[in-house]
Amino acid sequence: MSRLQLHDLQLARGGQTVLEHLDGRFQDGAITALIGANGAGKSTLIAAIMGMLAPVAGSVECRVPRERCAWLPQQLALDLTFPMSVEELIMTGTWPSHGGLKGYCAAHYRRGREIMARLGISHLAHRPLGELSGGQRQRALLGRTLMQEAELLLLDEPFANVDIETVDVLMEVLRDMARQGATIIVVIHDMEQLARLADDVLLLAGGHGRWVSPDALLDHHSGLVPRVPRLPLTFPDASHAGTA
Ligand SMILES: Nc1ncnc2c1ncn2[C@@H]1O[C@H](COP(=O)(O)OP(=O)(O)OP(=O)(O)O)[C@@H](O)[C@H]1O
Repeated sequence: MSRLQLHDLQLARGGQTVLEHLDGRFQDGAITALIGANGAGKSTLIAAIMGMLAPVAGSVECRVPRERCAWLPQQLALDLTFPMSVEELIMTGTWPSHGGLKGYCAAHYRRGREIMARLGISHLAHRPLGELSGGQRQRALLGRTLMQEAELLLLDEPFANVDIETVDVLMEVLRDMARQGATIIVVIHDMEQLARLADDVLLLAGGHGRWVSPDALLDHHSGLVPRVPRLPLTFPDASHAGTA
């Protein structure tokens, strides 16, 4: 089953083709790692999937309703000087389906508290976002997507600049979301994290994409260098990588 498919997709930035002939389906209830070197087109593909970048050719077929699609950009891209507390941020997860002007009911607040407890941030409920550590901020942002009941979740390097304990919490929550049927796409650079999390891999290189099994990628990588934790990934050419 797949609610998200790419059909001969071609994407460009600034008039230059970034990706072409991109096909395939993201599995529902699975976590797909999106990998590639800097500039390979990961953010460009995410923008297209989120409907923020029109394809030059081909199409993105997304059967998840817009209000159930969530995107967590890279931390550096976020302006968190906006005066808002952790709880307020999490509650905004209701906006895509309920609107931002209606206020919240008791059930919303109860759910918000459950989510903060799940993410270990109950004690930060009233803390302004600008006063959070990277890991605390990432927990709060993931909490917002839980509140939204996201069925398609795209995360751009969610584990960058966060502590190990937070990585564990985020991974557990993502795994739970996938178990409940969500389609999850994660931009990842770390080999160990990929091995722990990914059910499937889409490798972008040289303007093309290739679907690779995590095992094939890890075998390829372990042939290049010994397996040690927290190793940055090296990227085989997309046209020769592993098996589809
Ligand atoms: N707004 C833009 N205008 C022109 N070119 C752009 C724009 N955004 C990205 N590009 C170019 O498009 C290509 C793909 O960029 P993209 O940000 O998608 O790569 P990425 O794989 O996400 O990289 P990174 O790992 O560094 O985040 C790069 O060559 C980049 O320079």
